[in-house]
Amino acid sequence: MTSLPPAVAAVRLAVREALRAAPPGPVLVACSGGADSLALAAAAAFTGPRSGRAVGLVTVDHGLQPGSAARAAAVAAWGATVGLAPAEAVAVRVAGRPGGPEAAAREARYEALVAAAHRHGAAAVLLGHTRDDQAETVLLALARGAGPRGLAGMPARRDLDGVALLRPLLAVGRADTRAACAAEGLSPWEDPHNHDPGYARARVRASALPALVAALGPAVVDNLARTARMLAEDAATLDRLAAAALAASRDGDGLSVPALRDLDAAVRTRVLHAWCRELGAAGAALSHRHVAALDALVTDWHGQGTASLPGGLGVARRGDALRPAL
Ligand SMILES: Nc1ncnc2c1ncn2[C@@H]1O[C@H](COP(=O)(O)OP(=O)(O)OP(=O)(O)O)[C@@H](O)[C@H]1O
Repeated sequence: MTSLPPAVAAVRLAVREALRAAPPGPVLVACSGGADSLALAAAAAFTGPRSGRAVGLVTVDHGLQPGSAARAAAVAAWGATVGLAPAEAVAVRVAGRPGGPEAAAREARYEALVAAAHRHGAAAVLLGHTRDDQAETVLLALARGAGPRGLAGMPARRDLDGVALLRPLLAVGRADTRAACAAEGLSPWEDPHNHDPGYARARVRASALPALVAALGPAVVDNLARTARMLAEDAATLDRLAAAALAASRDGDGLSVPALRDLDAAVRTRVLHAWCRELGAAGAALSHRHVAALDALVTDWHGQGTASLPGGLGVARRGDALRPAL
């Protein structure tokens, strides 16, 4: 009997653990046909039935490259041959959405994945992000000066419209997903965007991370991913403290300045951030500078005017409270 290649075993083990922790019911694998999600889908096809789970596959055709529909159909057809059911290709329309093409494609993709989960009664969707993707995310976050939430990288679980988005492979290296595909005779599709130097992530993947590994050793990738895990726990704790402090600071439609002043800066800035989101400021546009201007209304008050927020919103100090300035 030939023994199981270690990469295949590593991917299967990670998937088995994720399925054990997943909400009950069928799950879907989001498969682009790339090495990561192909190895993930193959492992789920093997592990699902042994874990008492129905597992299906969804592949999204963004319609952005010639031949994408045929490729999506081929991925779905492969899924059916390995016993994934349903195994479907879903076409989405990316044009006409706000933001850059990458963000628009991502938004359309997640909408389609969640809709597929609702359609098939699946409580969870598995995504193929690996430890290398996580390390790249942390490096990109460091480079833009992100706080702990950004440095926490991608969460192993995020709930979107009642569907758990799970990332079972965050502790598995990309070399393993490639080796697993090779060992199982699978031919992954190479997304040209992954090598397009127009994308910051592609440049990190091609140059920045390899340079760090060359200078500091291969443990760098694992270490960056570990930093993300540790910060995810810290950020979750701070978010919980901030939620309680926000509730305790409320004063009508505003926030009480004396209550805010008593908070530690790390909690206060999170309270202000969460309140800005509540007022309608879009998360992507809300920066450190916006929150710092609100914070100054509390900690460095000298009669300054309204602090402006994205989307034409504003906050002003009125006596001992911060109020939305309409
Ligand atoms: N077109 C798609 N259809 C279905 N799922 C997708 C699609 N594109 C990405 N995904 C899901 O999102 C994950 C991350 O995709 P992304 O393109 O960011 O990374 P990647 O490293 O290129 O992954 P992969 O090698 O699996 O394509 C994929 O592993 C997959 O689970």
